[in-house]
Amino acid sequence: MHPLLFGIRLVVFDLDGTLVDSVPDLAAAVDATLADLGLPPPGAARVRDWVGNGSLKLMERALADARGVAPDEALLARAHDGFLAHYGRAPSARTRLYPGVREGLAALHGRGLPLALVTNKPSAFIAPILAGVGLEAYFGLCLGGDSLARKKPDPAPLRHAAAHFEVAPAASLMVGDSRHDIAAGKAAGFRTLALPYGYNHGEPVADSRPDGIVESLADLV
Ligand SMILES: O=C(O)COP(=O)(O)O
Ligand SMILES: [Mg+2]
Repeated sequence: MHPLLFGIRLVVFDLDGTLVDSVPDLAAAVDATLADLGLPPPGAARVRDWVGNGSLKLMERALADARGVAPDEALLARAHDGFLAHYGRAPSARTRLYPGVREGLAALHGRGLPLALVTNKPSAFIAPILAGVGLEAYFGLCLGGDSLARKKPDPAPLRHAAAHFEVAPAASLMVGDSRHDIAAGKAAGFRTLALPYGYNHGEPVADSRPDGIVESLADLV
């Protein structure tokens, strides 16, 4: 067992970039939305660096990049609606688990540890994606970016998860791929663990100084 797990009674996971590589489907929806608006599609390599602060921020970044200026509210709302419609049609068609995820989750779950999911993506997409990759059995609580008034890097969703399971923050671990996960974890008083393979705006997640880094969730157990 990884030393960071000693004394831990709740593990909270990020979704995009941590459990699943969702960029192929996110990028397809962003590209289709921009094409609808007569704008050039950015493609997966660019979209990858814009993921992490939820779907509205994703579309704001995509529009600003395509047009060279920040979008006004009406255009952003239109683009966001378009993205939600495109993404909702096939949220997990090309989304894949990272290596070691199933083994890691199954081992933690098998030990009776409560597991939660806290993502910044809209909550409506969580269940279809978990079902699409066969992870629907593991999480006792799932929160999306629109589940509470605040999202990561705010500690609110992590505090909510700890309270839900009646576990002290100091006995809880946040596992994620981005600076928003590590910042939320630290602010909530959780221990923090980072995966280096996900999306972090093109920067190493080690810069956020998590308590630990593992190459794969299989290394946790
Ligand atoms: O939708 C996003 O921006 C990222 O979601 P995540 O919090 O699961 O990484
Ligand atoms: Mg993430």
